[in-house]
Amino acid sequence: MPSTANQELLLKNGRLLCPAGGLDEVGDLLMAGGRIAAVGGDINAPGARVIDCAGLIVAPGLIDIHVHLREPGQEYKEDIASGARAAAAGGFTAVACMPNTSPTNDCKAVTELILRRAAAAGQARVYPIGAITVGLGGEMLSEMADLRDAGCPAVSDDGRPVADSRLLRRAMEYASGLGLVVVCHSEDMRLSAGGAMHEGPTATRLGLAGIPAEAEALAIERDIALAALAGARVHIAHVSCAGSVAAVRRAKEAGQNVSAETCPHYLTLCDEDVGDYDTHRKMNPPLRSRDDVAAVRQGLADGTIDVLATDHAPHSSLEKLVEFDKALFGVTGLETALGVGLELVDEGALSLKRLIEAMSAAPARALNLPGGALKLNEPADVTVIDAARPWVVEPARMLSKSRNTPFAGRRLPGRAVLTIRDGRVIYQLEGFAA
Ligand SMILES: NC(=O)N[C@@H](CC(=O)O)C(=O)O
Ligand SMILES: [Zn+2]
Ligand SMILES: [Zn+2]
Repeated sequence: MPSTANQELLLKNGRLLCPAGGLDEVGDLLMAGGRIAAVGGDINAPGARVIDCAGLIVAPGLIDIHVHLREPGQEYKEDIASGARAAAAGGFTAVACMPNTSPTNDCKAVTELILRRAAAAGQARVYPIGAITVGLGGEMLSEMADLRDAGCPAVSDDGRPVADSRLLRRAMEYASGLGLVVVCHSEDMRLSAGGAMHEGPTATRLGLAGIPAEAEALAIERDIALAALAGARVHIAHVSCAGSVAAVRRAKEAGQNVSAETCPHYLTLCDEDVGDYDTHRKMNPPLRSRDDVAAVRQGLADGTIDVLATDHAPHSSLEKLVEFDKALFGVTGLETALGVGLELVDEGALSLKRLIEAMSAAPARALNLPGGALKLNEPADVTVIDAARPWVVEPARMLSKSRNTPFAGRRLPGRAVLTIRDGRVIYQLEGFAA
């Protein structure tokens, strides 16, 4: 039975897991009027729709602060509705989308269009990230005050760095004054130029030009130094290597207000997994060495890397089923991230609590977004997870318009079975009896 925001929803006997609120106990959760009406203990609510959550995890709605929804301009890869639906299927109740669309989200009109489409879709919430520079051109600053007023929580030129350090410093100063977080795609474009995968023995064997890890780590050092100079709050996108983890760690130890994210593929795949020129394993930054994977895992586990984000970057087969060095960079992630995270938990690389935190409270904190906790009277964004419901990733069955997942054929240990936004079910797994 489809539920409406008006109907009360009662989740019975789930494991209520809210790292932000220090909550981890078996009990009930009641949603009414789109808000969380009661948390914990044995709740009785006559007339409410009751869902048995025994054996399941009831977590704050997951938040993905790094996705590419491709609308406006590249709707053949993804659009806001399909992306927001794929997000809900992955357990996400909110996503933040990058501005590298066509036209770029560098002005109020585009931000408003995104918000309108997202509202019409009624799936996961969508927070548009505005551009730092006009058209991502790296030359002229966007109207950040307009972008903020229109609803952007952050700015980024993701897809490329702001190469001009003086301009980036100015951008950070403006953003800081406006309360906008600057999300850095940190890359030394001179050092990475021409590269198709991580620089190392595998690239040599495949005869592909390499991207050294230093192209990322050095750029992160610069971005962190500029943020200190500007007194700005920055978030480092897609950390993939040991040197980057070390740079973020040093900044945090020095007391700097910086956050960072990594993605499921950097935690579970390495450059060797490019195998025989598999373009579904081509993304920027690239899959790194085994040692880098270990360092990134450690960084996420100990909190140096705050957030697990997907960098969901859909591309069509036209752009992927081509020679490796001609293929576009990017892989999808919304529908597999939680499952891959649960795999890391099963392996002992991460606690379940830390995984949920890295996918809810931490991303909310990084971009100053609401949500991320099971809190009384707050909007009822909740994800119900079955950590022991194995499934095999089948690209053809995904809700995203694109099929470029690096995890095709992988058996994952669990998934979201129910995604609830504003007290309304936006996704229910087929076969999950509720
Ligand atoms: N990560 C990628 O490989 N690609 C992203 C751009 C980006 O995140 O830098 C894309 O927009 O396709
Ligand atoms: Zn990027
Ligand atoms: Zn990206």
